[in-house]
Order: sequence, then C-alpha cells, then structure tokens
Amino acid sequence: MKNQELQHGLVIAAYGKRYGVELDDGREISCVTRGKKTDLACGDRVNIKLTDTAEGVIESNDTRTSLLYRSNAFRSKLLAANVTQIIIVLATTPSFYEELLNRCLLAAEAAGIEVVIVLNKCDLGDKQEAMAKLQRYEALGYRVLHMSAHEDISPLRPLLQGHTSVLVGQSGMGKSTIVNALLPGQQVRTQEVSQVLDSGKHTTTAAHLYHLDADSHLIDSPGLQEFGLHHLDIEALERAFIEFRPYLGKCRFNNCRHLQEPDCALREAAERHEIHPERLQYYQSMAQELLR
Ligand SMILES: Nc1nc2c(ncn2[C@@H]2O[C@H](COP(=O)(O)OP(=O)(O)OP(=O)(O)O)[C@@H](O)[C@H]2O)c(=O)[nH]1
Ligand SMILES: [Zn+2]
Repeated sequence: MKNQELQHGLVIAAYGKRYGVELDDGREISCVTRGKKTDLACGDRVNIKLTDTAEGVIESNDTRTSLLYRSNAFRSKLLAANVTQIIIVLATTPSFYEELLNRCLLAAEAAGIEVVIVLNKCDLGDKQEAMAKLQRYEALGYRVLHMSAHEDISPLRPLLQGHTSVLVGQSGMGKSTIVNALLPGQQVRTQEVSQVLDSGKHTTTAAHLYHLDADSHLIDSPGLQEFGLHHLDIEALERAFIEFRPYLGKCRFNNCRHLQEPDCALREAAERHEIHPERLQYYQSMAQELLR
C-alpha cells in the first residue's frame, strides 16, 4: 500500500502479540507491533501504519493517563491503559479471596483511579459473611454496591457513566453475566472482532474494550488471578493503603518502613485500632517481599 500516513486508533483487544484496533473512523483492524515491542494494553491510543486495508503496524502509543498491570509468578504484563475506574466483582458465593481484593485496591490506588466494589449474587440467601467482610472496606471509604446481575443490572449503570472502567474478578463471581447484561449485543461483536484477528488460529484474549455509549467504556479482562504490584516501590506501596496516609511522615525515622522501628506512627495507630492490624500486617508482608 502506498499510503504511509499514520492512522490513529484505540486498542480494543489484546490477543497475545496481536492487537485489535479501532481506527478513529470506526474501522476495526488487526495490528502487530514494530519489532519486539509488546508493552501495549487494551485502552491504549496508538499510531498505526496501515499495511493492508485491515492490517497495520503499531508504531507508537500516546501518553497514558493510567496503567494497570497483571502478573503471574514470573513477570508483570499490562492489563489496561487509560482507565479511570476499576470495578472489582465479588460474589456472596463462592467465597472470594480477600487477598485478591486487597491487591486490586492497591493497584487502583497506585494508578490513581477510582474503585467500585460490586458484591454480586445478592439474590442468594447466604450473603451475611461476604457483607461482613466488606464492611471494613466500606469503613475505609470504598463504595460497595450490593446487587444481582441475574435480577437487575441497573444499579451499576450510572456508576459507569463517563468512565472507562475495567472489570476484574476471580472466576465464578459473575463477570460474564454482568458484561452480557450490560451489553446484550456483545456476543455478535466478539465474533466480528475475532474473525478479523484470529485468522483461524487459537488465541487467548487478555482484555477487550466495549463501548457502552459515546463517553462510557468497559474493559473486560477474563481469568484474572493476580494483580501486578512488582512495579511499586516502597513509598508507592505505603501510600496505596489509603488509611495510612494521615500517618505517613509522622514516624520517628523519616525512612521508617513500619516493620520493627521504634516510635512508628503506623504501628501505634494499629495498636490503638485506628487502622486495622490485619491491613498493617498485610502491608508488612508486602514490604518485606519488596525489600528482599
Ligand atoms: N444467583 C446468581 N447467580 C449468578 C449471578 N451472576 C452470575 N451468576 C451465576 O454464577 C455463575 C458464574 O457466572 P459467570 O458470569 O460465568 O462468572 P465469571 O466471573 O464470568 O466466571 P468465569 O467465566 O469463570 O471468568 C454462573 O452460573 C452464573 O449464572 C447472580 O447475580 N445471581
Ligand atoms: Zn513507621
């Protein structure tokens, strides 16, 4: 193709090394990156050189307003770019991992984005235990929405308005049910995109972006197990615990890590139960891991 002008677009799907990109004119094309570059995510705004009518090479990405990482035991990968909000989907049953919730919250705070915790399957009888666990997070100021994706998705809709939200959660919490309820037509759309992108090969989608309306977008990230926090340093980690912030800088040592040091404002606050001792312990275990 002769046309070497760069096109601008939005990454709407990440399939390993292949990306689905929606061009500013609305066309969807399949792209690879230049060289070995793989540090792109759903939600990235990119500049593309077309190589065919429906194919291109991503030359660069625009500056991001936010970036979230996912990780496995070995390394961090990008999860989503330019999101303004994270929707953490939990359910009354099966029981959720509080560890994963905490990691999601830290990732959101570190990225500077808003949080909504959704407790799904509230139509089921057995919700007391999950609700009790979440009271601690409500007390910290996090918004917790009790709902049932089976019965009524409408309480969630206004919270998505004007945001680019990323939906995360462990398997079985009801994420697919929520996406399907929010986007009754998305099945069609997934097929269209995968026909363009898959070219017959079996691929796994890391994430997919859907438009709810002109200003509201939703990124679905299937199979999320872990949140990448390897990129945080110790200062970012302590600030990511929102209830620690009023105490930071008040310890005797200004490089206090709040582990064993004397006159530590955070440890004293935990002793007075102004901060929850379990959250401090959780911070300490992560800090020790980071400092190793
Ligand atoms: N009772 C009840 N069941 C629900 C609700 N939402 C989802 N479920 C059920 O919970 C099960 C898991 O829901 P999915 O939407 O597949 O969960 P998921 O989080 O997408 O899980 P993966 O596909 O494994 O990632 C399914 O059997 C759903 O029908 C709800 O609000 N109430
Ligand atoms: Zn301290």
